Amino acid sequence: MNPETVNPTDHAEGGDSAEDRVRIFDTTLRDGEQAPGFSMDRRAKLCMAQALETLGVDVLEAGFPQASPDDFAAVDEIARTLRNTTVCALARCQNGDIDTAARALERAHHARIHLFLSTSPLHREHKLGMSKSQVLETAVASIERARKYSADVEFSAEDALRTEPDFLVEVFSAAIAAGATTLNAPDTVGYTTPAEMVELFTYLRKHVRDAHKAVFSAHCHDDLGMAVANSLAAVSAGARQVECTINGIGERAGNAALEEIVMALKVRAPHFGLRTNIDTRKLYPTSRLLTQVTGQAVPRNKAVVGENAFAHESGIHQHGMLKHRGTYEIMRPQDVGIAETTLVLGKHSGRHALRQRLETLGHTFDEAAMEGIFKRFKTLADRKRDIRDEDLEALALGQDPDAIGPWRIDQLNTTSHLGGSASATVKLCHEDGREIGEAAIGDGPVDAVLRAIERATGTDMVLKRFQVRAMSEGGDAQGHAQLTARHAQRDWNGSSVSTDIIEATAHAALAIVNRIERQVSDGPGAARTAQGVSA
Ligand SMILES: CC(=O)SCCNC(=O)CCNC(=O)[C@H](O)C(C)(C)COP(=O)(O)OP(=O)(O)OC[C@H]1O[C@@H](n2cnc3c(N)ncnc32)[C@H](O)[C@@H]1OP(=O)(O)O
Ligand SMILES: CC(C)C(=O)C(=O)O
Ligand SMILES: [Mg+2]
Repeated sequence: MNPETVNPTDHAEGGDSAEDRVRIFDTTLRDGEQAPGFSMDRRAKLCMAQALETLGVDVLEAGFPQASPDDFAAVDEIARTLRNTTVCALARCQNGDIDTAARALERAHHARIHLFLSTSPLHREHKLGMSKSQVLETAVASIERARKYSADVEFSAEDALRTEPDFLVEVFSAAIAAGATTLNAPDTVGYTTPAEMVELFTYLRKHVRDAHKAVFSAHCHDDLGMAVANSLAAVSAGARQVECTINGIGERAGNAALEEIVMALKVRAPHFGLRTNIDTRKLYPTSRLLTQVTGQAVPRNKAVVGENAFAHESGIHQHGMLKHRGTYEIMRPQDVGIAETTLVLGKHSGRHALRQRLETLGHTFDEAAMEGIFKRFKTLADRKRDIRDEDLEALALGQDPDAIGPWRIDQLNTTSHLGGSASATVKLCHEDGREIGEAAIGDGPVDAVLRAIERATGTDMVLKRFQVRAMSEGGDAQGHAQLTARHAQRDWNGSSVSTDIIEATAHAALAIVNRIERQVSDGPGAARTAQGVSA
């Protein structure tokens, strides 16, 4: 670390005017990781840190080195690895914390020490047992100590939004005089409204002594669902750094979601007149990576990166989208790294989207035939949540998509050995009267069952995707098995539900075999029949 560097946060800024750029301070690996269920080990943190640097975050808060040896090692490793992003470590206003943070950042290319101390009456009295003057003195002494290690020091007045504004001005003025280069006013408990945010940041920028020497920052929590709105309000009142996390993870209800802030600034650029350094096409991949390393999925309806963010099921919207995508989308999926908009077929869909999908699958119908298919489609969609391409093909070919057979399972046994292979035996019955028993061994019981079914039915399948999801909690939870397998140069899907996940997997695999067999026996002829009614 170099304590002499001037304006270290802006090391990558070149000739840019700081005025129209909002710095993105990512705290996924500190505040995000702090929440129950989101702990990340060193490897996961390093992997995320590299993705965040590629995303283009300006500052990356890598951890709280005093918290644990692993957190220290993670900050150290990230600091050594990242080249362009400023790596930041959190520290209480205590000498031990500051020295530890500085040690963890020793090998950073660009380093920031982030100090925090509560300033609100509630925290002063009940948590810290400190008077106003003790808070002031402690903050100043700590900033001065941190400045000996780094020219880039951020000071956060914890619970700033519940602090007396004149005291906050006093603390921030003293913090600038002591050498702090970024001043953060966190809404630690997510209590504030956007209007209050504007009021406070305007007040601070007007009254803090030498305010121009520091960057003002917002750090908002989502307890009342206003973290993003509050961050944007702060920015509109002059904050030029926002602290946020991927997918909005963080303490309690989380922090402001990075992807939402960045896309709001981009999509509404004429309104805000501000920009960030983020490569927005990396937002979705980074969000996905986080869900993988933490095992915590985002809700389908999550803004920007949720599965439904660019998916449309309702007929009226699908019709609008087919005419002009601007009717129901305010940003392009590609701009956030999602391949394309999807028109999901379900019980809310209409004829336009159904016809379009069928045409993509190679089936063209005249109006009268389409009416019949549409009726059957609606009946099916009332029963089934996911309508897949195979279901549509079955409808197009005049088959019953829910038909079972020709194969069914009569017997199924599996055995597995700890650390060894597994074996499966199946007995399958065909509607033509055949009864076939087969056995196979595999890497695990699922693999063994799939091999046994392949042998018994004589159908080659290359497994491409296998997912088992619990549909409820507890020992008797239903498992939903979903398989995708490759056969004859196309993908086939099968799914099934059972309290026994091996059984669910076997039924899902057999559903694929049955679909393939039905398609082969009815396929070309039926396809011709279906095409035959087209205009
Ligand atoms: C708003 C935020 O997100 S703040 C960051 C919160 N993150 C974390 O707490 C995660 C990491 N924390 C930890 O691993 C542990 O809390 C540690 C290692 C830092 C400290 O552990 P312990 O020494 O056992 O203290 P403990 O956590 O029980 O209590 C906090 C202590 O820090 C003090 N403290 C709290 N904030 C500050 C601060 N900003 N500056 C100085 N002291 C502080 C408290 O008064 C209390 O002091 P005491 O031990 O003298 O009573
Ligand atoms: C450490 C500070 C910035 C914090 O996380 C908060 O106040 O929410
Ligand atoms: Mg926080």
